[in-house]
Amino acid sequence: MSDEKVLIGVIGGSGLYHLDNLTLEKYVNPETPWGFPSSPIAICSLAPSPTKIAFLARHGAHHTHHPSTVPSRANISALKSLGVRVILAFSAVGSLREEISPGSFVLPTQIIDRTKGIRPCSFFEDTEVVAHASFGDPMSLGLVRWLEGRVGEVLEGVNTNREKKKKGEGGEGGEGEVKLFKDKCIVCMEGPQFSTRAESLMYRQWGADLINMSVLPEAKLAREAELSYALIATATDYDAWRPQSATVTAAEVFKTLKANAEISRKVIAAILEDLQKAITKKKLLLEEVGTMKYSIMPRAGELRGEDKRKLGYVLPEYFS
Ligand SMILES: CSC[C@H]1O[C@H](OP(=O)(O)O)[C@H](O)[C@@H]1O
Ligand SMILES: Nc1ncnc2[nH]cnc12
Repeated sequence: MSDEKVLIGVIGGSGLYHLDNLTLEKYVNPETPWGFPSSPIAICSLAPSPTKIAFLARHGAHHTHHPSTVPSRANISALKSLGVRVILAFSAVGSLREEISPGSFVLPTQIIDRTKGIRPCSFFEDTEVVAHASFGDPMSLGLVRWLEGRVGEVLEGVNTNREKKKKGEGGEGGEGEVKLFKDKCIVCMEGPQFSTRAESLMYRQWGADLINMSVLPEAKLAREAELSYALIATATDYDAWRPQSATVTAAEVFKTLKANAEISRKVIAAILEDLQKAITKKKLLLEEVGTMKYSIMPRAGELRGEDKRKLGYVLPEYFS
């Protein structure tokens, strides 16, 4: 356990590999029972405020981790070992709906799992402790509701600036309105190849609105670790469902990544202080704390030393 207590963790997805709008205090790289995280974790602040956040790049600082082999257990447990209680996870996603145009921000509340069982998805795997976490609401809804207002305000500011620029009144970069969508459903697919047209159409029929390759098992592991977790999705493409359009390519995704990452950095900087206050003062966002108590199956007999060591790292509340 590090003695550095940082309450807010940010996971950057494709295109978001650093937060250079914040002040870098130091890097830490904790070794967990599940290995090292995807990247060293940057402890950053918005000087002169003392509030710190822990940032890690999901695919590594140089995008070297495939979506199917991201070390999510190391990532989530390493963040928790630093004191993190709330995770904001950013992700580049495909849009399955016409109105969610590339460049839009989305706060999904539901997930459909289309991963193929090849990703370790529980801290309890390979132990003799059995647990069944509740996952009906896979995002932390209190956190999502809190974010809706705050992210909306930041996007309004971005849009005002874009309007000004358009009218030649100063302002800054980017084109078009950045929209915010709420209460959407995201499919998490295996990859690394993108979906076929048939799959993309099927997901729409299932009621899904977005697609990525990363929200699982990350969100499941955050739940097991009793951390509040919300995905801030940024749309980059229309996947493969539009009959008259070419299907998504990585090159198309890259086109919007840079602009999306810029706005994501603005969002983080703008909400940091209020989020810290909400966590410390109102405890509003710590809805997951205590939930594993009723998820771990009662057991008789001694806990194996290795299980105690592993589970004690991520859930010291129950296994120390
Ligand atoms: C670069 S396109 C596919 C890739 O992008 C997304 O990554 P992330 O969620 O980390 O932003 C998607 O999930 C895939 O891993
Ligand atoms: N169309 C898509 N499918 C899966 N993951 C994505 N990430 C960004 N666009 C995507």
